[in-house]
Amino acid sequence: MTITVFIDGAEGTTGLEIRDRLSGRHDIQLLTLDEQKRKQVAARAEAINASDFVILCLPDDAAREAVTLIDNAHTRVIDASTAHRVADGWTYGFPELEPGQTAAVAEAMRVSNPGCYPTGFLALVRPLVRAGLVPADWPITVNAISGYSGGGKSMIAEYEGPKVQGGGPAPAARAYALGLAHKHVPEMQKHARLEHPPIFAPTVVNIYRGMIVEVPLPLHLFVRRPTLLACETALREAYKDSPIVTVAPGDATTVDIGDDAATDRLTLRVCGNPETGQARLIATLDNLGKGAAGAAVQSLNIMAGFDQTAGLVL
Ligand SMILES: NC(=O)C1=CN([C@@H]2O[C@H](COP(=O)(O)OP(=O)(O)OC[C@H]3O[C@@H](n4cnc5c(N)ncnc54)[C@H](OP(=O)(O)O)[C@@H]3O)[C@@H](O)[C@H]2O)C=CC1
Ligand SMILES: CC(=O)N[C@@H](CCC(=O)OP(=O)(O)O)C(=O)O
Repeated sequence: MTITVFIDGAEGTTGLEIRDRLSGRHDIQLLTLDEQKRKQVAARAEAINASDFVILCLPDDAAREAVTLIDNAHTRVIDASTAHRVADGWTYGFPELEPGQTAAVAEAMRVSNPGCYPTGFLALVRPLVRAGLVPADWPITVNAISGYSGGGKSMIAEYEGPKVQGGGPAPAARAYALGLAHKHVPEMQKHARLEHPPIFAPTVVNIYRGMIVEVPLPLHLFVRRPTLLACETALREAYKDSPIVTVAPGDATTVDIGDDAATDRLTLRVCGNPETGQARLIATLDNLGKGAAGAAVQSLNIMAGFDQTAGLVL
């Protein structure tokens, strides 16, 4: 079977990564628009409605607009933007997150790709909340580091352009979202099923791609006093069938932001001190891999009935 796929926003950072993963596949026919037409509403509408699948790699407002252009009952959507991640009528495109989620994605007409930071956060936290090891009302903190391609073309230009904000070199690391209202917080809270929004402290660093997402937890203060081993066992059980999400031993001495860069893998670790019961849950991934393009291609594969890892870099 061959499916037709249109990437709306194909010349952007995420769009190009998806095209790389799909080009050369015999089961996929890619519809493309030339440079003059790629932002014209009429041309995009025609391509969207001629496709079995459209993958939206657009700013949020343009993604919302693209959905309104669909005037048929067959075009299925995967939206890489933030626009629909907590919206009714959309399926969260994180097949490993809940039992039955792969089947839900397979059936869905509208799938919202998870955000890059939430992918690491939710993979670490959701199975532990579901198992009752982490209380749903705990005030959780998430610290994270991302490569600058996470900010798309404009941030890439800022970091790679000749001058950065008036002339200095790009900063090695820049803490941001200091007002604690980052756009990813609602999906973290909703899909982890937490009672309170997590405190999210992201930092962008001067490398192109890769992420470390970390959740520190005082397990010794929780009612059930779970051990590090109990948390690691719960994560291993949750992802035991996944070819993409793996749980690595927690006795690493260091974790590198490049560990899973340029791949579609997601690696989880439960590190910490078993004597004190203090844990550092750590995820590594590529913001453009499992954090964006890899996740979109995985959902496309599942929706189309293909092997979920087709075209992925693992
Ligand atoms: N970068 C990342 O790591 C991740 C990004 N995302 C999400 O994916 C989406 C795309 O992000 P990213 O690829 O980084 O962004 P980019 O800015 O790199 O790319 C966006 C693309 O959309 C095009 N575009 C903008 N408006 C329109 C429009 N009205 N019609 C058609 N095309 C349009 C832009 O055109 P032009 O080239 O002319 O600017 C550009 O090519 C965003 O919603 C982002 O939040 C999700 C996860 C990770
Ligand atoms: C470094 C950087 O700026 N990252 C982006 C998030 C990138 C991303 O994946 O966000 P979406 O999936 O929601 O597009 C940010 O913090 O806004």
